[in-house]
Amino acid sequence: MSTPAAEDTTDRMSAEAPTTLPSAAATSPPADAHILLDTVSVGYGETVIQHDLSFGVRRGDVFIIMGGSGSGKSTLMRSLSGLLAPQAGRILFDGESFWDAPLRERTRRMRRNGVMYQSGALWSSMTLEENVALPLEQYTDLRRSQIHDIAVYKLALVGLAAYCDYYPSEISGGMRKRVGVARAMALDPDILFFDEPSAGLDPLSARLLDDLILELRESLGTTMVVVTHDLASIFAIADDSVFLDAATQTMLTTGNPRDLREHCEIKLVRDFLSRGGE
Ligand SMILES: Nc1ncnc2c1ncn2[C@@H]1O[C@H](COP(=O)(O)OP(=O)(O)OP(=O)(O)O)[C@@H](O)[C@H]1O
Repeated sequence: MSTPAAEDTTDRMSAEAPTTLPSAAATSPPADAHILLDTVSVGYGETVIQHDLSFGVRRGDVFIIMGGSGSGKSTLMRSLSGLLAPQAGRILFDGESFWDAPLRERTRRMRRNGVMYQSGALWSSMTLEENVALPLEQYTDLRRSQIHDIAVYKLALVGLAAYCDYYPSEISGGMRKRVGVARAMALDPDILFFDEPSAGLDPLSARLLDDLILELRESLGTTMVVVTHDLASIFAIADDSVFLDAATQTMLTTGNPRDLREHCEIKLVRDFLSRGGE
């Protein structure tokens, strides 16, 4: 991945930005948003990757961050999950501005965020149960027996109760992703972030992971924020979404992807959602 120089970014923005930005500006975020972005810019150092992001994520929704390659989806997810400070604007959780809060408050809040990374990011020398137990050992004072019970329960939630003593190398890629989900849920997060959950999976395993995301949302009511460009996933799981554009470096629209595919006034968004004749 290459990093555009700051001065190039400014030129490109002024050269390519449309005179009016379509529906994004007109859409007002829900007042009861679980996560609310208020004119947020994200990027690295002086380099702006996305600017003027204003939208809300409703509690309990599966919310998709979509857009072309390099548009800044993962960068935005890093800022939402508390790993990368935004360059401008505010990110509010339940009405409280995360990045304006003292460090101790931010740390507390971050424990309420579960993150499932692309690879699953499991420790190969630990069993599945030990992998899921790790955040509990690090962040809680629970007794060993309690940690064991919770880890087994989380593995059961993702359909892997029978595999507690297996090592990551002994299970399939799809199962490893499920363990990644179980570990992300270890501390009972109220928001789960998924970075390209279906990357590297065959279509059947990808659909099983989609089903798992929906089951967990149903049973636990967890808000899910998912970075993906897998169209089948997007249509299967999304309640709502934001579309990031690499050329203008800002959001073009928000909404339910099925509605956007049929009714969005922006051709780029309709085309993105109609790839492959889906
Ligand atoms: N750590 C970093 N430091 C500097 N620039 C970065 C860093 N990570 C990503 N970038 C740049 O930020 C831009 C957006 O990258 P990002 O990975 O957020 O996009 P993306 O939409 O998730 O892409 P993809 O769909 O290809 O994964 C790219 O130009 C990339 O080179």
